[in-house]
Amino acid sequence: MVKYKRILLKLSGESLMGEKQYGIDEVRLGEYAQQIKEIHELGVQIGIVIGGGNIFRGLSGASKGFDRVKGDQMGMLATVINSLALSSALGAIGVRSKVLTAVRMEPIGEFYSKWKAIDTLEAGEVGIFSAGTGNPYFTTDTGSSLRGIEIEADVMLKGTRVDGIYTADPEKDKSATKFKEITYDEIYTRGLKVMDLTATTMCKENNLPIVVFDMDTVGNLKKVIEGEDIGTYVHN
Ligand SMILES: Nc1ncnc2c1ncn2[C@@H]1O[C@H](COP(=O)(O)OP(=O)(O)OP(=O)(O)O)[C@@H](O)[C@H]1O
Ligand SMILES: O=c1ccn([C@@H]2O[C@H](COP(=O)(O)O)[C@@H](O)[C@H]2O)c(=O)[nH]1
Repeated sequence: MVKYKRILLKLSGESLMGEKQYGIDEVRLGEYAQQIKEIHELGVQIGIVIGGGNIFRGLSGASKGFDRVKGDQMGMLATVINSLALSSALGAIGVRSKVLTAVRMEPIGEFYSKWKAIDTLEAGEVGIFSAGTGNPYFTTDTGSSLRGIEIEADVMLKGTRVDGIYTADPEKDKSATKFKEITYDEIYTRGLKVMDLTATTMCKENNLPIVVFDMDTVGNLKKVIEGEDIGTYVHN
């Protein structure tokens, strides 16, 4: 039995580096594809947004003297590269997928629309929604919340390298403790930084629950889909 029939899965670009310092680790990419295949076989409709932090982030570019808007455009293109890599890895194990882009760039991907996205999912293909929102000054977390709301997903799954939301960043504060569940409002009041606030607000205002979980442990995605209590559940 699956708990969620249609999901928006956010994958971290940074996690795609695996043990590397930059770019795409083929082992990690293959593991992600395999985990996606597992839930695809359960009949789950899967939309995916993948970050670009393993290649380029506009904000860090700006701190090195890049124009912010051009840097953000470079970041959005980085997400397209990751999306193509994931689509290729899925194809290699027999899962059909379609890359849609928020910025026109046929034939690399078809231009995104809500209806094309839903048609893709209903046809049994995995939809990979790339180039974020298509606009600078946003992140792929916000792109995920936007796409999740548009495709009327049951949940947004933020698959990351930490296993949930903590009282403080667990990579910096070893005494931090994990929430099993938390409200959007508590994320604001406690100033938690696991996701950007624009994304959190969009999910709150449109009642899209979020599960933050560790995607880097193989098998976890299926556990979340089957309703196992791992990660942190965010709700109103
Ligand atoms: N309170 C908190 N609870 C959990 N994680 C937190 C918290 N505060 C900060 N973090 C950090 O949030 C980060 C989330 O990781 P993730 O790789 O998904 O970020 P991202 O910026 O969305 O990735 P990318 O841009 O590469 O897609 C982790 O590095 C984690 O250490
Ligand atoms: O809507 C968007 C989404 C992303 N960007 C730029 O891309 C990079 C990579 O995305 P991450 O979410 O950080 O992984 C981001 O830093 C932005 O520079 C964007 O401009 N608009």
